[in-house]
Amino acid sequence: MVDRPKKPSALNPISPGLAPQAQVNITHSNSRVSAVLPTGESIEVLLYGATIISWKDAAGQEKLFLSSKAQLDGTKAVRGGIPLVFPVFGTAPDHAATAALPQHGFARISRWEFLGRSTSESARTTDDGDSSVKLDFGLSPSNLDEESRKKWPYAFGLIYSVTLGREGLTTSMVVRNEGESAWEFQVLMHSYLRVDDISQVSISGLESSSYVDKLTTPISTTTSPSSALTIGSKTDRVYTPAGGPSAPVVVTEGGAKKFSLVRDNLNEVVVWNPWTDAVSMSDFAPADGYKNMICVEAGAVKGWQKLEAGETWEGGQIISL
Ligand SMILES: O=P(O)(O)OC[C@H]1O[C@H](O)[C@H](O)[C@@H](O)[C@@H]1O
Repeated sequence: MVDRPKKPSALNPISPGLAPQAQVNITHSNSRVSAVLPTGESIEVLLYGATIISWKDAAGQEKLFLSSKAQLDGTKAVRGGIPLVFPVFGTAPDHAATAALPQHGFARISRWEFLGRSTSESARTTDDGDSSVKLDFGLSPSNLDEESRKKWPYAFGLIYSVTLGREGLTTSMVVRNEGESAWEFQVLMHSYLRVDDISQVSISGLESSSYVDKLTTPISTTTSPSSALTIGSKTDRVYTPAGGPSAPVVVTEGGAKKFSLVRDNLNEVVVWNPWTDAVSMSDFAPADGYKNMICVEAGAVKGWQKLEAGETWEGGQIISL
């Protein structure tokens, strides 16, 4: 069990006479947690991977892309939503401690614990009730299968917090070294943002920035132009935005702002779209679904974050609408 700083309140505390509260429900035989604000915004989180599989605005419009062939039964990492990458981004054959782990590590393929909701940080209004709700999830070695524990035998505790607000979604991770010696990790929030038409999308905030292009042979590092990024073919890049984490990365569609992403302690932004290669992915559907998504992934994936015994690291992102 992961230690947590703030104890959760009951799922749906009854407070007669108060403004309406966010509703939190555990469904699908205790395998999913959903939350709805009184104003209608909602999220759904699979305990498998603590993967956010749906995020809707007050009008019920879905903000995340989820493949219609995504496996939601805990047999495979989810293709869509926001899977979590930890403790390795991709694979790292040259990094002995993580070399044996599967692509993107074990966080997205392990079942997390739901630690509860907390309302302490919810801003409230007197008229239409809770304006946010925070759900906490925990992962520690006791939640891993034996194979993952063997491959990465370190004492760790993760607390992943998902805060649904009226204007956006905040996801943050606390990583703690619970052991006696140092270890290293990478972490990333692999957001599949839903768009209507990728040909109308441009991404700003990545201009004049160093990026690693994972599609060149060998992989190359270069500097992006001073114009916004558009996507017209398969793309897989790891940017270190020149403006730093607090400068927003903005996804615009047809000239209108769709998403604005700011980061805390996550220095890199991965931009990924498989384009027509999506047809060769068994869990990607529809085949032209790549036109309706762009992965903009906030992470700490260049080099390694080192945690000494007892140390804690924290990072996160805010995706605003
Ligand atoms: O297919 P997955 O293991 O889910 O990975 C999907 C993608 O994740 C990231 O965006 C990486 O940069 C890509 O190289 C990878 O293809």
